[in-house]
Amino acid sequence: MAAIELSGVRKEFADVTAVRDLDLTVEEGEVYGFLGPNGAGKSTTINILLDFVRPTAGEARVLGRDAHRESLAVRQRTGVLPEGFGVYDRLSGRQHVEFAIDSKDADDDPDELLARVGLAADSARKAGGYSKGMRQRLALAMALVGEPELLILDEPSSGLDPTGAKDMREIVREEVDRGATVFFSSHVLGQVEAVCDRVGILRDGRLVAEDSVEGLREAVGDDETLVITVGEGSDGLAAVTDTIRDLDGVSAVELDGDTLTVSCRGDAKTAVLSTLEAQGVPVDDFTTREASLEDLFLAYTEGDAVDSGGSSTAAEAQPEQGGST
Ligand SMILES: Nc1ncnc2c1ncn2[C@@H]1O[C@H](COP(=O)(O)OP(=O)(O)OP(=O)(O)O)[C@@H](O)[C@H]1O
Repeated sequence: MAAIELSGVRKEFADVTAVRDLDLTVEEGEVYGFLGPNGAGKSTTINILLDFVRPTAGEARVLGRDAHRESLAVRQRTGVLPEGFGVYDRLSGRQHVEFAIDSKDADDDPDELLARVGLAADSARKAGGYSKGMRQRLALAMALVGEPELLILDEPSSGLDPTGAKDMREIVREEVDRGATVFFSSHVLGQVEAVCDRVGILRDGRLVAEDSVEGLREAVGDDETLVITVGEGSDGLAAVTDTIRDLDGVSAVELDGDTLTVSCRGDAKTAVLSTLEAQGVPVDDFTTREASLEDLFLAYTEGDAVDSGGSSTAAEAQPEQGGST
């Protein structure tokens, strides 16, 4: 049984299509990183899983149950860290966790959970006085209540300092070792890279790439990134960009003002520069660096991503007209 199964899920709001015909499967025991820039549709997808939002079309199943018709059963077995978790100012951290334990009819020890997230010393304080990172830790403690089969964490690292983010990753690992599945959304690749088995990249409501972190790394391959600053009078740069994209060894090209960022094999760099020259585009400056996963992520989420030609199962990356902003 898959922990999460979305088939053909689409969500249209009045003025925007937030999720477009999304097919996605997360296996039991997996840590799945759900990545995408702001507005990609991550929270909407999570809200569909939890039946806070009804899809316009398609089917969502969570832990083998229909996300809408059997939502109570789903929520009972799922721990959720919602984006922008709001605390009850006058309740202590401990009272928050006790509340979560009561709601789930669980028998966890609140102090143990608070200690796990590093809030033991602050458990009696009113949560209204908690810092952003402490609130996030508290939300995680509440999500862990009842040993859920599935943990859905929406931007769990937001507001956490590096130690907090590391603690959170350790807890995710412990939960997976216990047998849980973790669905982890973020707009920062670095936060999921260390902990996820598989990553799906969402852009404009569509999955544009899905692979293991290892597979994505292989897809990056030995590519290098060439950052070129072009000079004044570079009209027709968009057309030249297309020519460069078609060159052998070039995997992605992004144009931003007078800066052209090209991901390519090391031996394709000369061809890129000479193509610019041949087309009358003056090169003011250029630098090269080895490509990172971050570059790949940016190419998929910001630039004109193309299939990198590696082992990544990159899907079609062309956004529809009139997509979300
Ligand atoms: N209730 C709503 N009414 C109208 N539009 C909405 C609603 N909820 C989400 N949207 C729109 O749907 C799109 C996807 O939003 P969503 O919050 O799912 O993205 P996200 O990937 O979670 O972004 P972020 O990283 O910023 O949280 C956006 O264009 C957003 O404005």
